Amino acid sequence: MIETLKEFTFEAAHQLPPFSGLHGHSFLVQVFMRGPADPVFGWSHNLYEVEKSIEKVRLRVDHTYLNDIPGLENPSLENVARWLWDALGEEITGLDRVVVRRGADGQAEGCTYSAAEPARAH
Ligand SMILES: Nc1nc2c(c(=O)[nH]1)N=C([C@H](O)[C@H](O)COP(=O)(O)OP(=O)(O)OP(=O)(O)O)CN2
Ligand SMILES: [Zn+2]
Repeated sequence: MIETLKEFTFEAAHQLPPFSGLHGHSFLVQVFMRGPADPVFGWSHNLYEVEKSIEKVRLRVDHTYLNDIPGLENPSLENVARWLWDALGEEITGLDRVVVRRGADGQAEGCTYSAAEPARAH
């Protein structure tokens, strides 16, 4: 079994009343996938294919107001992670977990969303 990682970033605005008013973040997302190793290349996921899948999802949130996106009316870190999990899971076989971070190194905050059950197998 191999675990593969791909990161991406997106910029977005949100608010979370009553805790925070309108403001923006640079989000860092780490996507972890697991699967059996290809006998020739040794990988579980071809990153060329993964990048295409991730870009489709990234474009749905980049430079948006997250509260306007169906399912993200309350865009806490946790709800963003779950939304990304659902969207990425439609595209990527063997999705294992999604980590979402915001804030500078040393001050970042974030969360991890993973399946309650073993990784999806399409
Ligand atoms: N577990 C979580 N707790 C809280 C969250 C969350 O997403 N997950 N969010 C909030 C509020 O949005 C809170 O006001 C955080 O605001 P935000 O600007 O997003 O983050 P910071 O307060 O750290 O602001 P900086 O701009 O990064 O200084 C509360 N709890
Ligand atoms: Zn915020």
